[in-house]
Amino acid sequence: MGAVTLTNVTKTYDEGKVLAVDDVSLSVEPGELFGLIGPDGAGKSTLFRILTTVLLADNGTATVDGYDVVKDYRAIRKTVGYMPGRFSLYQDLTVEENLTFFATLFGTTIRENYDLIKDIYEQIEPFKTRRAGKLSGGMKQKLALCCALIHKPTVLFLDEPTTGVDVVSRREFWAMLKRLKQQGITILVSTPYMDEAVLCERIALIQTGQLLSVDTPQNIVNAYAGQLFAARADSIPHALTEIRQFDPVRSSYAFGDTIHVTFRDDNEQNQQQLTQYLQQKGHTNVAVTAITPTIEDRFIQLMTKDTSS
Ligand SMILES: Nc1ncnc2c1ncn2[C@@H]1O[C@H](COP(=O)(O)OP(=O)(O)OP(=O)(O)O)[C@@H](O)[C@H]1O
Repeated sequence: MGAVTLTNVTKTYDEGKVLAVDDVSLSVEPGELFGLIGPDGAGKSTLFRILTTVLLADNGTATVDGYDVVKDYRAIRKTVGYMPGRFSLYQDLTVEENLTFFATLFGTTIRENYDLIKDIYEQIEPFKTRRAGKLSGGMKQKLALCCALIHKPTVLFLDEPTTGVDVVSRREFWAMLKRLKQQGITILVSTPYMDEAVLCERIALIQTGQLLSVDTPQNIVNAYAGQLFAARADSIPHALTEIRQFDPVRSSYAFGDTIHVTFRDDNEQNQQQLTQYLQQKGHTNVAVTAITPTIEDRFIQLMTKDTSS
């Protein structure tokens, strides 16, 4: 059995008016670093709340470490670590007091499981007498992770741990997750950042409560249907409007400082025809190049269902 399983789980809010999780089934293997990837409102937090026994599903079953989220909620609460999306620490307590509080809650001490948090705690230790509310985003995130780990959980749920955190802290955070994984902890992490998806062993792409795809990041990219092109021109907004009116184009969207384009039929003329079309429309510095898709491209493809795959 997986370390975490969901079977046909559905959850609605507001007396059924909001469908937050729609018939989701999933299995996460023991020791896996698994990512739940999706935009705001996709249902990530709802799934995490169900799995950490904070919320009851309307339908379906779920287990963590073999325990049922309804029947065995007490056992699950003892065994999992949960870092909720919104900052969960006591703002008026110091770094050290927060950690001691969470340790006491689980009947343990900082000393007992210090090995597990050592790497992370050492970075915030110089500020141990500072109130949590006065820490930077990256420091808060490290402290919250220490608090979620202090009772040595077997499964760790991290709900958007890097949202609102600077790029350097984000990178450090993922390095920490890799080290925790080496200690055998199963880690489920949710993120809206596509660049973090590639750091997971497997990911689930989630949108409006439904899983669009569950696989390794590489397989998800490999499943991209058709050839993708990046178009460049001096005026991206105008070029995008025009590309959308070009009949052979199936899909087009702004992507950084380029426009990603797919065609209804993949053929050798597409690249040249689009270049000529944009030049005829008066665009300057036009370049159209074939590119390798990213996870975000595959996500957009699945969301817009612009192919039959
Ligand atoms: N307590 C609630 N009452 C009503 N609707 C809710 C509630 N909590 C979440 N929702 C709705 O359920 C859907 C899924 O929300 P959820 O928070 O699970 O998504 P998410 O992927 O975690 O996004 P976010 O990052 O915005 O939290 C959204 O449409 C959201 O507005």
